[in-house]
Amino acid sequence: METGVACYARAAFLPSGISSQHSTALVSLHRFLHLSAPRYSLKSSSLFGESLRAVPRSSIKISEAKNSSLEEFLTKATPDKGLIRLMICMGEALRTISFKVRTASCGVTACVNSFGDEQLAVDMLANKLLFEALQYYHFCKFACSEEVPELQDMGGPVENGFSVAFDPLDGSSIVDTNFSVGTIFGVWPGDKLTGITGRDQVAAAMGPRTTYVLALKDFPGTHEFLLLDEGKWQHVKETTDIGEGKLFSAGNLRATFDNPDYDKLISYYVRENYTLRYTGGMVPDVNQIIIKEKGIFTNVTWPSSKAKLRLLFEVAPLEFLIEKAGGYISDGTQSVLDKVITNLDDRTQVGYGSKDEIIRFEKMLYGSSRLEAGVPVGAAA
Ligand SMILES: O=C(COP(=O)(O)O)[C@@H](O)[C@H](O)[C@H](O)[C@H](O)COP(=O)(O)O
Repeated sequence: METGVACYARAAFLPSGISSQHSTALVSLHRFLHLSAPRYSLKSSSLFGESLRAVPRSSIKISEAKNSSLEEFLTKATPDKGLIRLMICMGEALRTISFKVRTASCGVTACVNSFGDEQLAVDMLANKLLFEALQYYHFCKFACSEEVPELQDMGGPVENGFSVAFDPLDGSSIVDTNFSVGTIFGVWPGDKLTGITGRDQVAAAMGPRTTYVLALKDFPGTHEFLLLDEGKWQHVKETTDIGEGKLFSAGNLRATFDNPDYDKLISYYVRENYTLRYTGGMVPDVNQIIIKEKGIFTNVTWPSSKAKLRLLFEVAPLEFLIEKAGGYISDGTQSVLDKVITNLDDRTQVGYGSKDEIIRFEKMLYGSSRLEAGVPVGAAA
């Protein structure tokens, strides 16, 4: 009888009709995941206040990453075998979710795909696949999902293990319109998903449709992997700097009705001829900042239009990716990475973008910016 990934792949990952190359790739993955016992040691010490734009501590130069496979990249980027296994395992789940999203049929109330004997809405299917992947992985202590915001014991160890928070399919309400959607996840060492900050993450990623965008604490840059036809993830881009450019993506615009400062900020973008690029899905809207290497995403709140974005499941992993890409994040007064996540369901307002854009965001909303270096702030065309 098949066990482990090979079995999981055939039972859950591989839809009928998918090529045997996928199957072969998964068998290789099975071998890879069982190469050697983990020899890693992670302390869950807080990195409060330190920048995530870390100096490389690995053997790979950033320029060597291009065109490498996910496995090659991770093996060179970190000595942490447990983390490598986790990122590969999640990559497998993302690949399956990508397929399920592409083949979902959308009715009036939900986008549905078949899974075994069940018919599941595609966001619940993604949720199930991710929990199964983490259970299979064996080194996940707790997992928690935006869909079911309660800690689930995955059976892994506390010492040398990880805990993972994820939004299985951010933007599930725009699947039917064929906009880009994607999984978001953050990885913390040990067994805590509260009493921690975004800065304590050891890795984070998002998976918009056909790409897997990830960053590791001890390796510079945010890295984009493309899903090839044969089912492999191939490195295609690294981002280490987010520069200035007139591109904005404005969420929760309804708050401009009674938040005059947010209204002024949006008017500034319009008056200054910024290009609006907004889908209403935070994954593509933040991903474009990493890929275009410029711009700003805002989701500002007000008592009458309260915070919707969840710190643990979506904001913290995306801010990790943005800071590793050379960008900045703010809740208006501080880096959201420094906010202690007290409850699984904590929510926040947020701005992600280049340094000058975040200075402007903070100044226009609260009158001053902690990042200001005393020079005029102006976005280049
Ligand atoms: O939470 C999100 C999507 O939720 P769901 O569609 O239920 O999976 C985020 O992607 C945000 O909804 C989105 O980025 C945006 O900030 C929401 O603002 P708005 O467009 O003003 O509703």
